[in-house]
Amino acid sequence: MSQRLEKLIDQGTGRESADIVLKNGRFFDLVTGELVASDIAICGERIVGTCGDYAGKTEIDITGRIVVPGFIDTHLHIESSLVTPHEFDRCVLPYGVTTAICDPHEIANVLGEEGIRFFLDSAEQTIMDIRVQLSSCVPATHLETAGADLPVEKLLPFRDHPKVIGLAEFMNFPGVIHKDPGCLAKLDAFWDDHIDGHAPLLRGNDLNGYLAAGIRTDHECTTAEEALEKIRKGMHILVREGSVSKDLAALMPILTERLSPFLALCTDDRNPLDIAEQGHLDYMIRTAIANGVEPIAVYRAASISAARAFGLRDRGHVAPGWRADLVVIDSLENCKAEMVFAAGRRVTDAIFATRKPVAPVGLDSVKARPVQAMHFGVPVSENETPVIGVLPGKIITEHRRYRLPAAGNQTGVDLDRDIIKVAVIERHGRNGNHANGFVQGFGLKKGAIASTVGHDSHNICVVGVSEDDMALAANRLGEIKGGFVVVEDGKVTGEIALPVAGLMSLEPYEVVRDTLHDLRKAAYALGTTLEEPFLQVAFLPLPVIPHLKISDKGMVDVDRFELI
Ligand SMILES: Nc1ncnc2[nH]cnc12
Ligand SMILES: [Mn+2]
Repeated sequence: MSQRLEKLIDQGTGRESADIVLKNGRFFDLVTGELVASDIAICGERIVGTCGDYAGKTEIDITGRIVVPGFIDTHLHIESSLVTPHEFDRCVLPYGVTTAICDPHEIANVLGEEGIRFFLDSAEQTIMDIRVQLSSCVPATHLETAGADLPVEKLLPFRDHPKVIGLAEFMNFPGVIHKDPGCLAKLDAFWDDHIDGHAPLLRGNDLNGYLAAGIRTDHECTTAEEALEKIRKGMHILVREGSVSKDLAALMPILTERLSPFLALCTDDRNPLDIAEQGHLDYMIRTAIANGVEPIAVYRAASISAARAFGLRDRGHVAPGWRADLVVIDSLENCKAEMVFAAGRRVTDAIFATRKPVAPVGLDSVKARPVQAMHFGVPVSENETPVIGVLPGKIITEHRRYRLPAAGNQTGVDLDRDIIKVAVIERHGRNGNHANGFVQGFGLKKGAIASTVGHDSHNICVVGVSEDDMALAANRLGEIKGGFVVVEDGKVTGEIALPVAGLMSLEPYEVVRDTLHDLRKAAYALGTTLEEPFLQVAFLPLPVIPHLKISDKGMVDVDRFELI
C-alpha cells in the first residue's frame, strides 16, 4: 500500500517523472473560475500535479486546449440508449462522460434481479465508471403488470456492491405520500443511503412529505419555478436533456454560479441517433453557454456538483489527489472532447478491447400471444372519451376529453383532430391483458408504430390509425423478440430488433444509430410530426408521469392515481 503512496508523492513532488503529463495546456479551475496555464501530471488513476512544470514518461502536447473534469451523467437508463452497457460505454465515454449513474429499472421490470446483476457485472468491466442504483419501484405502480416484482428484500443483497449508490428514482410519489407499506419498507431500509427522487409537478406540503422521507434529488422538473421550490427545499436538481424529455431550455434560468452547487446534468433516456447528431452532456454544456449560461455554472453542474450530490468524493476537480477523469476540449464554449482520460487511462478504441464481455440476458422476453384487428376495437360510448394529449419533447401528457365518431358499433379514430388509437398488450406471459385507448398529437395519417419498450413495465405499446396495421406491428414484435416496428398499409416498413429483454440490441451502437435513422424515416412517412416518435410511444404507459396514461390494465388518471 505504501509503495503506491510513495509513487504518487514522488511524482507529485516532481522527484520522479510522472506516468503521463499533459503539456502546454490550460485547465478550468471550477473553484475560482480561472483558466490556469499549467502542466497536468498523472500517476496511475490520480492527478498528482498542477500549476507547475512536470516531466513525464509520456508527454502529450495539448497546446491551445483546455482541460476540464470528466462529465457525470447523474440519472439515466442505459437501456434507453437501446444498446448494452458495453456498447453504451464505447458510444458515450468519448464525449467526455466518465461517470454515469444509472437506474436499471427498465431491465429490472422485465427480468427482476437477473437484470440488475447483468448491469452490475457489466459495470465492473466498462471503462466509464458506471454506477448502478437499486430500482426502487418495480413495478412502478399497482396500476400495471410488470415482468417482475422487486420488494425490499430482493434489493438488500445488492446494497453493499461497490458499484451501487443507494436507491434509484422513487417514482411512486403517491405511494410515499399515502404511506404504501412496500414504499415505506424500502425508504426505511435505505434510511442511511442515497435515495433518488422522481416528483414531476409535486409541490407544497405533498412535496415536503415526500422530502421528509429522505429523498434528495429530482430530474423531473419541467419549469424553473418548480425547480426553484425544490432547490429551496434542499433537493439537488438534475437538469435533463434526453431524446424526449428536453428540460434544459426551461431550466436555464436556474443554471447560475450561485445555484450551481445544487445542480447536476442528466439525460435520463437518450438514444444513439441523438447522441451522434447532437452529442451527450457536451451538447447540454455548449447549448447552455450559447444561451448565456456562465461556463463555471454548467461545468460545475457537469462535474464537481454532481460528484458531491452522489457522494463521489474522489472526482470533479482538476487538482492533485483527485481522480484523473479529464476531458481535453477545444474551448469552453464549443466543448468538443478531443481527448478523454478515464481514471488516468487515455480513451482509445484499443482500451475498449481490454474489457471482458458479459453474456446477454432476457433473449426470449416477449411472451405475448398473437393479436387480431378485432382486439383493438373500442365500443361506442355516449360519454366523452378520455384522450391522451401528447406534447412534443415532453413525457407529461394532457388529460383531454372528446366525443369521438362512431364507426358501426365501434368508436373510430378522428384524423381531422389527429386522434388515433393506442393499445397496451401485456407481454410477460402473466395475464394476457390488452387495453385500448385514444391518443392525440402523433400526427399519424396511416399505419402503426409498435414497441416493446413501454416505460416502465415494458409491455407492448402500439399506436395506429388502422387496427390491421396495429395487429401486424404488434405481432411482428414477437417474431423479432422485441424492438420497434413501423407498419404502413399492411407492410412492415421499418424495424429494429431489441432482443435483450425487448429493450436493447446486440448490435454495435453504430448499427443501432443507422437503423434508427431509417426507422425514423419510416415513421415520418406515416405523417408523424414528432421528432422522436418511438420514445413518445414508449412513454404512453408510464403511470408515474402526469396526467393521463394507458397501461395493460386500462386508462390511468395519474393525478387521481387510478384506472378510469
Ligand atoms: N425511463 C423512465 N422511467 C421513469 N421515469 C422517467 N422519466 C423519464 N424517463 C423515465
Ligand atoms: Mn424519472
